[in-house]
Amino acid sequence: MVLPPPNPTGLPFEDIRDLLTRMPGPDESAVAEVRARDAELTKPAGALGRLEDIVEWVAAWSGNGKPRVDRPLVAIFATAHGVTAQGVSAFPDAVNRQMLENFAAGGAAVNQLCIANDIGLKVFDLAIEVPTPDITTADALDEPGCAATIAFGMEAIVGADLLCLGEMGIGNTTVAAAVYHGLYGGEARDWVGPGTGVDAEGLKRKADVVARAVARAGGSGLDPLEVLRRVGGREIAAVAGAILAARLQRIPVLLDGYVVTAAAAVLHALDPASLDHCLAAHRSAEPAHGRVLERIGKRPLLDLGMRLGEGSGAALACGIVRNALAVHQGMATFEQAAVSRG
Ligand SMILES: Cc1cc2ncn([C@H]3O[C@H](COP(=O)(O)O)[C@@H](O)[C@H]3O)c2cc1C
Ligand SMILES: O=C(O)c1cccnc1
Repeated sequence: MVLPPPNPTGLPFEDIRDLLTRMPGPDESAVAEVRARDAELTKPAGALGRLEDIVEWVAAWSGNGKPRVDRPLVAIFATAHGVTAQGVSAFPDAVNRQMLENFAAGGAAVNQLCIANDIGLKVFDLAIEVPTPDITTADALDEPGCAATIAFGMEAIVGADLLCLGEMGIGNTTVAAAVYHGLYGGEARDWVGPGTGVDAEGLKRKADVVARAVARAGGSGLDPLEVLRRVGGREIAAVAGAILAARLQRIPVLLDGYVVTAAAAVLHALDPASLDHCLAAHRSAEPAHGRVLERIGKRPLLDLGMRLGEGSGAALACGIVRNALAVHQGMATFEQAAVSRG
């Protein structure tokens, strides 16, 4: 997609803020078309519960009264984080490169979920060999770098009609916790969790790292893009860009777990309406995720105790979206099937 011309101030974040003022709203006529057909289908009104809401959601945000998902995509943004030097992950940085190779070879969990659900997969390497600075000592990104990474995420998602967002980046549950603490305040320990599986000591270390990173960056309650830039990371910036671009291109979005939701939380803090085209695919087992979803007003579709990331929950939920659409498109009406109305 084409980015807007440079803003008069020349400040990169102003372009992002400007885009937020120009987001398209829901297509109400497409929703009305779905509702009218739903009322004719051979079932009691409302009997398909949230499946009915999902069909309306796809119609609203794709702008199609006969909503379809033919080309769903899982987009994974991968990067590296200097904060791993603080001992915050159960796994080494080398896993980033190894997992990129595993994605390419088809060996990761998300590969199998994409095959099982007939979803395309694209993995974007955001300088995976060049970690961002340790957020306890320096900002993760400067403003041009952060804005450019958001723009990269915006450019990455052409051609899909449902976008499932994922990430890979050892240490990024710590970074996501720092974003939540930066946005929402509270105690650092409220936002951290085991991630890949750190022990009780590791969890304490994570809370301390998050507290120090946010204090260094200027404390909680800063401008959301500043929180992203100072204590976030490249994959979170790129996911934020992808969410924005999807809105502008009328592509509904499935958010994955705890880490992807940090990008959504930044946008939500800028403008709550910026996530109206997004559904939360699942609630991660990462303890704070449920609270974050409440804050951004999203009820997860699934709650399967998953805590993997890499878009796995979103890929799974894509199957539910497609099932909802198949039911809506394929069912007979009362008239067609000669079934009596109540
Ligand atoms: C083999 C492997 C595959 C993964 N796939 C996603 N993650 C997930 O775990 C990482 C975040 O957890 P932490 O903050 O504890 O490092 C991210 O890479 C995330 O995508 C993985 C982690 C590992 C080890
Ligand atoms: O829910 C997630 O996104 C998650 C949880 C643990 C590790 N990586 C990602």
